[in-house]
Amino acid sequence: MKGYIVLENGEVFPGKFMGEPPADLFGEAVFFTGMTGYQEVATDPSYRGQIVVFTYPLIGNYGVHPDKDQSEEWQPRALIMGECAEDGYHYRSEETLANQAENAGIPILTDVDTRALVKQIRTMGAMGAVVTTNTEHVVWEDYQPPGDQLLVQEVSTNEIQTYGTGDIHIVLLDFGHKKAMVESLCEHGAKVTVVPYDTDVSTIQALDPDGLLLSNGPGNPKQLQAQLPKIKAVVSQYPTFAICLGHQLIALAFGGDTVKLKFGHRGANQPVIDKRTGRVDMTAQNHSYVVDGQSLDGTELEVTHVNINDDSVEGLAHQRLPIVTVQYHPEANPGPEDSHHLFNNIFHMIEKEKEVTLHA
Ligand SMILES: NC(=O)CC[C@H](N)C(=O)O
Repeated sequence: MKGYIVLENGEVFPGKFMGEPPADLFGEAVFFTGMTGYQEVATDPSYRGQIVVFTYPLIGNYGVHPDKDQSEEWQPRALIMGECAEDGYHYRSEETLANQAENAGIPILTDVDTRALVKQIRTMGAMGAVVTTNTEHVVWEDYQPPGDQLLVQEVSTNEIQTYGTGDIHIVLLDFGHKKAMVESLCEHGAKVTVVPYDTDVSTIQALDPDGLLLSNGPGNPKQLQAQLPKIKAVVSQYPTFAICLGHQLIALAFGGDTVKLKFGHRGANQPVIDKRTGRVDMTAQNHSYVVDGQSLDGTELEVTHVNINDDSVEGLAHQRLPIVTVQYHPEANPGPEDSHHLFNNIFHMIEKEKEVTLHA
């Protein structure tokens, strides 16, 4: 059935719905530039509420893999692509991207001129959009900009969950984590306890963690203003590693600021330099907001990593406390695994802390 994606600025891009056409669906239109990784994108909670446009023209062609889902749900409002392979290569199941989308109730709009659409978003900036069968009757009042919604509530775990059996205990504050984060920690010999994003300090203390991980998550970090004092208090007590939304929250908690990028970074080839070593990693990214480097003047946070394309802040370290953060995704899934080594940081920090306590 014929369908459209209509941008907030009035631009209309026709396409075809796979399966049943949905009722009008609103979201922020963003684009993902990776050549692979559609399944991980579809299940990454950071994409909650967004309409994701794939720049790679053929999506779904290598099928879906049961182990690759990053959460239990499909997260974006809709997926927009040039061509969707209806019968992708089958791994261990008969599932394809198209029938998973149908089961999840998430529409796929295909046959779209994604190049023209992405050029529009790049030029005008990320903006509201609707997928619809009827361009005449769009009621824009139904669109709630992403900055107005507390999306983290929808994706954070409701109950405390434990994974792995390792000797080092990491508590993961769940703002909408990707499963690959838990898997990466467990591979490094951790036991991981995932807790709701608003868990209070005494509950975290009672779990007796060796270290903390603050996860990725959807939306504007400033929506979590109310959590900042608690975040500051708890990360000041344990070695902490923070990724993406977690990184932004650490910056806000310690007196820095965040700003919105024009169209964000979403893809698998963002080059990031570690200023201390000169090492460059190709990184997986998915974010709209960044830490404003200038806002860190006078704080105890130092910029450790920078994006080579646009000089934006990609990593921070606290000058006094064992806290390190990155804006990008060392857990990959999708994307390159160059920066997987960053997971070692948290274990090194924990070891160092233990030595200090032992010799105190
Ligand atoms: N992947 C993430 O954690 C994204 C962080 C935040 N929602 C942003 O868009 O900037």
